[in-house]
Amino acid sequence: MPPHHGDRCIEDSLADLALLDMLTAPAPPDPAALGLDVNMKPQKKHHGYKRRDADLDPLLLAAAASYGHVTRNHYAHDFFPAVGDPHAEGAYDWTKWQPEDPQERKPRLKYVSRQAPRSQRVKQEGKENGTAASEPLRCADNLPLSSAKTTFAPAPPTATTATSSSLLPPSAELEVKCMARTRVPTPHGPIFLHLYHNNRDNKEHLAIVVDSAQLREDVPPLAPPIRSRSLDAVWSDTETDVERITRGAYVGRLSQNSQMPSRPVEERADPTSIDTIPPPLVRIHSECFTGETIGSMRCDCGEQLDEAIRQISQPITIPSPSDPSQTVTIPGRGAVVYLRQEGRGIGLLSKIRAYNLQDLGHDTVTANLMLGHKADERGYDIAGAILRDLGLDGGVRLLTNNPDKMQALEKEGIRVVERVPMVPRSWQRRQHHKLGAALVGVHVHHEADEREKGVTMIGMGEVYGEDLDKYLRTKVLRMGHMLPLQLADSDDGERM
Ligand SMILES: Nc1nc2c(ncn2[C@@H]2O[C@H](COP(=O)(O)OP(=O)(O)OP(=O)(O)O)[C@@H](O)[C@H]2O)c(=O)[nH]1
Repeated sequence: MPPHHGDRCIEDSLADLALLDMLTAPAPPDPAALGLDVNMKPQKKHHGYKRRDADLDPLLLAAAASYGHVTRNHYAHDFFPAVGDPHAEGAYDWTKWQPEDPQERKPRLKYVSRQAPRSQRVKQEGKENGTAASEPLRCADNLPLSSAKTTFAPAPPTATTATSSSLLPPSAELEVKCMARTRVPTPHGPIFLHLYHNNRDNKEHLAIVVDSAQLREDVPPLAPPIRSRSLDAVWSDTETDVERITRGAYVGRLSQNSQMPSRPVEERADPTSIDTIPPPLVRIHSECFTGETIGSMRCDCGEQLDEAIRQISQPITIPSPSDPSQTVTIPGRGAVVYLRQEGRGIGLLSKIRAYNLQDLGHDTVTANLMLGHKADERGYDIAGAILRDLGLDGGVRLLTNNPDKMQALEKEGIRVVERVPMVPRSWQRRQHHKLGAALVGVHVHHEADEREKGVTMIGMGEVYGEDLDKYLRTKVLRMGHMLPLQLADSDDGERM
C-alpha cells in the first residue's frame, strides 16, 4: 500500500479506537483529549456505558444478503402457528390467554414458521418466472388444511422413501450393514432381529429372521443358516470376541455357558441347501405405526406382520435325505424385511392427514394424491440389499399381493420363485363360514380358530370392519393387488 494511504489508514484506525474507547470505557474520556468539541454536553457520571446492541436483526441481515429484496415482513414467523389466524382449525388464540393465577406469566411460546422453507419459496418463484426448474411449493407442515377439497402441488419426496432421501447421491452404490442382531422370543417361536444401517437413508431398517435351527447345536442343520454377511464380517483387526458377541455375531444360543463368536462367511463351511427344502419364505413389510402398534383397524398391516412371522415359522416336512421313504421335519425358515417407510413412504404425518381425507370419502390413493404425494412412494432397493446380505437372493417365496414388490425385487436381482398370497384373516374366516354353511354339519377346520389371544403383535386375532374393507378394496381395485375381493356383506365379492 502506498505510504500516504498507510498514513490515512493509521489515522482512521486511531480515530476508530478513540471512538471505541469513548463508547466502552468505564469513565467517559475528556472530550478535549480526543480533540472533540469541549462545549459538548457533559456525560453523566457512571461506571460505564450500558451495553447497546445493534438494532439490526441478524435474520434480516442474512436474508437481505442472500436474497436482495426480502425484508423481515416477507417472513411469516410467529410464536404460534395460528396467532395470525385464531379461527384456523385447531388454533388457540394466545392473544386471549388469561392466567388462572395473576402471578403466572404468559407461557413462552414456540417460535414457529408459518410458511414453507425459504429455499422452496425461492425455487417456486424461479419456477413461476421460468428461471428455474425445481420442486413446486408445498404447504408448510404446520398449516392446517383449509378445506377438504384443497389439492396441493406434488410434495417433494419424503425422507422415508428408501430411494429419495440420500446420505449419498442415489448413483452411489448402495451398501447395507447389519449393526446388531439378537434373539427375540415371539408367540410364533424365536426370531433373530437384525438392525441395518445403510448409505442411502438414515433409517434403521430391520430384518426379522426366522431360522430357529441355528439355536439347536445338537442337530446338524439341513439348510444353510440365514446369517448376515456384514454382521459376521471382521470389522477391525482389534475387535474382540466380546465385541462380536455383543453385536450378535455369535453362533448357537447365547447364554452364560455358550458364547461362541461366529466366523465370516468366507471361512465357514455352511451346508448347501438340499433340493427338497422349499426356498425360504420372505416378506417385505413396510412400517405402519397405526396398524402395528396401536391396533388400528383401518388397515391389516399389524395382522399381516403377525401372519407373515407365523407362516414363516411353520415347520417344514421334507423327505428324509437318508431315507426318502421317510419324512423329516425342519424348523420354518425365512425372513421379514421391515422397511421404515411409514404410510407407503409418505410418512406418519401425511398418513394421519390422509386418514382425515379418507374420512371425508376419499380412498387411500386419492388422499395421497390430494396431499401432493404419489399413491406409493416406497422403494425396495434397500430391501434387496438386505436380502443379499442375508444370502436370500438365490430364490425366495414372496409373501405378498403387491405386484410392485415382485417387480422391484426381481429388478434388484432377487429371484422370486413363487408368490404366496397374504389373505386377510377376516376374509379367510368369511370364506370358511360360507363353506361351513354349505357343508352343514361338517366341521370346517380353520387355522384362525387355533389362534388365541397373545399370538399377534397387538393381541388381536384379526382386524375387520368398514374402514378395513375400504382399504382393501382400494388396494385391489386401484393398486392392482392380486387378491380376490371378499368383502363384508358381499356374497360374491363384487359389492362395495
Ligand atoms: N398412505 C397410506 N398408507 C397406508 C394406509 N394404510 C396403510 N398404509 C401403509 O401401507 C403400507 C403397507 O405396506 P405393506 O404391509 O408392505 O403391504 P402392501 O404394499 O400393501 O402389500 P402386501 O405385500 O400385499 O401386503 C405401510 O407402510 C402402511 O403404513 C393409508 O390409508 N394411507
